[in-house]
Amino acid sequence: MVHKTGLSRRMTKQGPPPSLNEPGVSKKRKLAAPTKSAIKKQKTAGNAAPPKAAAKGGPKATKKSAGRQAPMGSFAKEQKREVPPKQRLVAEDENGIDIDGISDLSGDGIDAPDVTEDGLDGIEEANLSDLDDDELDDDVDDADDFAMAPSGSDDDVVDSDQEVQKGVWSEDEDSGAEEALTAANIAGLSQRLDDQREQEVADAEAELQDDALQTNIAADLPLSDDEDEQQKSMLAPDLQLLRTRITETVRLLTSFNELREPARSRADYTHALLKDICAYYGYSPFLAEKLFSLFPPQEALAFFDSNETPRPMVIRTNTLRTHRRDLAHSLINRGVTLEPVGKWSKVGLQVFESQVPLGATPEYLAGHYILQAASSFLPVMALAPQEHERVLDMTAAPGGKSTHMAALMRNTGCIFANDSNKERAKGLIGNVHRMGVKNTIICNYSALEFPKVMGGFDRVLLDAPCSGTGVIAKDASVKTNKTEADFLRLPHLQKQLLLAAIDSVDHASKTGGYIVYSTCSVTVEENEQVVQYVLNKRHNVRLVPTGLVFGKEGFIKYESKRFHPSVKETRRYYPHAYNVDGFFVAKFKKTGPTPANAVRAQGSAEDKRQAANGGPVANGDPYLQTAETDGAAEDGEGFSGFDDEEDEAMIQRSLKKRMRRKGIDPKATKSKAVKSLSR
Ligand SMILES: C[S@@+](CC[C@H](N)C(=O)[O-])C[C@H]1O[C@@H](n2cnc3c(N)ncnc32)[C@H](O)[C@@H]1O
Repeated sequence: MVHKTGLSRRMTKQGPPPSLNEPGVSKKRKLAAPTKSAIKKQKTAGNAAPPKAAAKGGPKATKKSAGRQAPMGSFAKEQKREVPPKQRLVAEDENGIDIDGISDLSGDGIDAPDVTEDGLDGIEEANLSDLDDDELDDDVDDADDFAMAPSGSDDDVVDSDQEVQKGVWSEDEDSGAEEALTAANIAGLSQRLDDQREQEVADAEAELQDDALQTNIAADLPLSDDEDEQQKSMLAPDLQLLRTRITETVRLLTSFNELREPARSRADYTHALLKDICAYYGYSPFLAEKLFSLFPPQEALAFFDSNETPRPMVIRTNTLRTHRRDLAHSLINRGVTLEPVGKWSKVGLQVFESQVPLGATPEYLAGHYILQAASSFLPVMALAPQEHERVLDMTAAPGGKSTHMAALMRNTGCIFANDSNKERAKGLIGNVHRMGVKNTIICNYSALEFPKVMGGFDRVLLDAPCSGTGVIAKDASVKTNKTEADFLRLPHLQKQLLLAAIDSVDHASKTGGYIVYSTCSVTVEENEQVVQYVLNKRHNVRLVPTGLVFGKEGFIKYESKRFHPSVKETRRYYPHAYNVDGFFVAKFKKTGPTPANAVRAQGSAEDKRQAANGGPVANGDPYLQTAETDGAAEDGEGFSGFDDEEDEAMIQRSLKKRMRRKGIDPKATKSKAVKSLSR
């Protein structure tokens, strides 16, 4: 069985995925071999024609390629690079097969030339399933024997047809009639063979043209440019060709000066490369460009590749209920293969293989662990909540991080686990109960309402809603469903939430005064730009080291944007660098009180309306800016600080407006009402 030795990365770490109809495939291979017309057609089509199943997206082709086994040994790794991602997704849709399983076999998505649709023509699947491998071996052997037998050696090969003929055409019969009939037979047979040959030639020609079209290789077709473009865009691309071209272009961009064609600029090559990346991996042009721009070309390719394979499965030990070693023993006894996730965590276990569903073991039901991606440990580790503290988890559902905090705090102090989504909050309640968490109050506010709901926390975690560009391996829909509007709406919400988080912390906390901001996205808009925004808006916070032992430094420079040098203290996590979900973690220390009017601006009705609409942003409000304004602040020459004077003037103007609306004379500054408003 090929897949035992052809281990992909996931297979190596997590055990092999379920076999995908392997017997069926091996049967097809064996039957396909002696089908000479298939081989002939392959030869006729030559090298230019891609393997049909790879080129065609149809269900038949997909099914076959999904079932084909991984290449052997170290070659498997090479082949894994040749993964045609789109095909895998199709396989998942059409066969209802888990993408994890598919992707492990994806190295085989590119067809071996000996198994094509042609090779299987006329072979009924139903018949195949009636046979086992041995029977098929026999069939093939027989067929080979027959083909190899010297003509006329009837002594060795006797078949029922010959016996019948002997009976009908005995030597005693009229030899004239026999000759006539034989001649007629020969003529008929010869005609049939001619027809067959003609048909084969015509088929081969048609196939050649068809394949040339599907590979986007120019074929002599009388199509206008428009028709040609239209037709090409409707056809599945040749993934192997694309992959080769992508690799070549990346190599060229890496040694641009030596390898470039003089007439082509870097932008030309990058443009062509992005087109190929979209076709190969299935990203929208918008997102492909956004993600590509985060890395040097070679690393971008590694990032895109890593999004095609799932991350290892990880569980977090609930130390409120058990110890990691005890949990490991219990699970090993149930047939789970696992090991500690790495030196950086004392509670994580990486699962390689399991005989039992990990979401339904007695240990799971007893709350001894939670299934949690490794990178989700990081924000809580950075927050480092202490026993007896008062902590807020602003966006807590389904509770992976809240329950982790409770464990670190040994069920002491108090956690407010908040989520604005009622349905998701139910999952949070479930996890809190299952895991024996007793120090947590669950609430259901928009986090924008903090600190009005409650303030003065020792620490606040904001694990913000985000675009999910760090978890594309889990949710491939992100590749196409994120638009420019999302990258305005989400950062806007994230900025407002982070201001609310900062304002909810007690800067004078004896043990804390910290805020952690995290996202499972890798875009700069949702990370460094959000951080820079709040640094501009709140002078009473500064970035501090996260305390995490691995991770890449946050950007202080990205395209034309420049961020404060302390943004280096933030940490970025990438799937291709650490085999964890893409993540971002920033830790702030609050050093002084937030101005009272700033808090008011945060929780205003207008603020909430804006956030609910996802739109940008109230004019005239000193704490809300359009994305363009943010950009302007950050785009300038270097870090542009907080303009106190300008803000003060705006604050005063908006205060006066509010007073007038309430029927108060703004000049009567001593009145009680005025004081209460400006507080
Ligand atoms: C990334 S998830 C949080 C995951 C959670 N921290 C965990 O570890 O299990 C983001 C959460 O933010 C919630 N959310 C979105 N907008 C919110 C808002 N304005 N206020 C509070 N929660 C919000 C969503 O319902 C979602 O559950």
